[in-house]
Amino acid sequence: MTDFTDEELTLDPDFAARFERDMRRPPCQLYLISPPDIDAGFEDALKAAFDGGPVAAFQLRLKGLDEHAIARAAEPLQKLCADHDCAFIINDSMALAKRLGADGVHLGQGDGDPREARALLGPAAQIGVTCHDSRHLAMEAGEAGADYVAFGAFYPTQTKETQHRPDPSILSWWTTLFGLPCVAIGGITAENAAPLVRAGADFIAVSSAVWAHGQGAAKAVAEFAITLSKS
Ligand SMILES: Cc1ncc(COP(=O)(O)OP(=O)(O)O)c(N)n1
Ligand SMILES: Cc1nc(C(=O)O)sc1CCOP(=O)(O)O
Ligand SMILES: [Mg+2]
Repeated sequence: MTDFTDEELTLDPDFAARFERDMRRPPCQLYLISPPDIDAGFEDALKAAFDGGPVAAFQLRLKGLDEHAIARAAEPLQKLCADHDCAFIINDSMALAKRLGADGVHLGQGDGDPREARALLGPAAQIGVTCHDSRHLAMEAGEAGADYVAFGAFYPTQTKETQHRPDPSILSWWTTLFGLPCVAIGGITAENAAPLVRAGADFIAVSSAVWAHGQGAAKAVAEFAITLSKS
């Protein structure tokens, strides 16, 4: 029988912690964010995205439109999401999420209190909160009853002006200590997502890498599916 040294028989503590965490958490999933403005063709792009592979959640994030216009745009997209077993999340407005019967709302730090959203939307609603690069904001969001916390922007992005650049280790810290899911966002592509998945992201939130992919949204989602399964 082979003799192993003590060193060879000792499990790398980082590996052990990661293994233990990964056994407790489902695999990382894809969370799509809409482009900031859309046209009539967007419904086909979303259909294509669903054809490409699994999409756990879709956030309607239309900036600069009033709530009536967003509600009109939402209707076919919400139905498409329901048909594909994909959570339909409204950005910014708990009132609009309520009006549409959305599956949830994403709140930035200036978009309202998660407790108020919970009271308005009920226990089944998915309430997400932007936490930038802040452990403190994430713990506050968890205490306020959020269903997920979002960290970002991990990479440079043209989609939104951002002031924060967390290190991926914030995802490992969070997932080691807390059961609440965490989302990684900001400039994520199928090529740069792996370190965030390995660090513990429960969801990768993506906009331009899918909608502006040169070969279309189906190909983009298929590439993410490969990255997520391999990381
Ligand atoms: C999943 C997810 N994470 C972060 C954000 C950003 O929210 P916020 O800081 O409120 O900025 P806007 O998106 O409203 O410009 C998000 N929308 N989704
Ligand atoms: C909506 C949003 N929020 C961010 C944050 O850091 O909170 S970054 C971002 C943009 C995400 O789009 P893309 O995948 O195109 O970079
Ligand atoms: Mg917001």
